[in-house]
Amino acid sequence: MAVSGDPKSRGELKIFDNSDELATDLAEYIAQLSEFSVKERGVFTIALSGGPLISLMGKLCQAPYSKTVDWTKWYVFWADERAVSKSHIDSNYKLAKDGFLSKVPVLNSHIYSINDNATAEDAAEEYEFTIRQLVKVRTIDVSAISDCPKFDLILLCMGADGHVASLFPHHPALEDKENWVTFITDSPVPPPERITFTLPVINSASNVAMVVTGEENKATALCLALSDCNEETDALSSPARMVWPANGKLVWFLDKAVASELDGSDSGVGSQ
Ligand SMILES: O=C1O[C@H](COP(=O)(O)O)[C@@H](O)[C@H](O)[C@H]1O
Repeated sequence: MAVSGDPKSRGELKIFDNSDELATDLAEYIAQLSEFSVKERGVFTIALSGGPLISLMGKLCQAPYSKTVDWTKWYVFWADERAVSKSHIDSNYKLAKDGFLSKVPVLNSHIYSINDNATAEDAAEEYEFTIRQLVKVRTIDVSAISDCPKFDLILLCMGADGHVASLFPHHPALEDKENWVTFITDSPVPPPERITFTLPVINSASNVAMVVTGEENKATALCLALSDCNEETDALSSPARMVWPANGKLVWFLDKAVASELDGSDSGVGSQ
């Protein structure tokens, strides 16, 4: 059973009994957005993350989606990457390639991985340049309220410290309003060097899905992410709370374990 609702206007909350139910709904959600975007614009632009996301997308590789999704219209990006080689165990590209992209017929020329042969700074600059070219020709849509790219879907996970993509609590990258893609060299979670979308890009997407499951202790960070700011909780303490698409839709895919500390999480806010 899943419950969904909008208790604090922080997007739609979907809470599932287990990760299998979550994965089933997530696959259907992505497939529907893909169908809608392909109908509307002829393409589907999707940005992936690391963490448990890729294994939770696994049902897309199976029937019916393996046949019904128009994979040739997909353009795949990364919301963040670690500055390691593509064959390294920490590579978000490797995670996605091994667990998802090698199992579906997305065109290789539509897979926009981040350069692993450059410094983090150069790779970030190069990735932003690539995205700018794709915005120019409108493969990636553009936001009507900023000049930012408007991805059809950005998929994010949340770390136990509330980080999303490679935007960490209190890190100056959280306040970057100039760049679309930036780099950090001091990640509190290894590896230290990373490339990441900035918040203006994340918050310009048509759809953002936050996929958070409780295999690590993320319940407290989730409460903070869904809470209002007050004197005890300064804005930069929870990057996940700063995810708020200005003109798009935010959906939280949660399991019961991670939602266990939310008010009313088991009182059923609008049962599905
Ligand atoms: O380091 C990263 O962490 C986040 C969250 O992942 P988790 O393993 O702590 O759940 C992930 O979304 C991001 O892409 C990744 O680079």
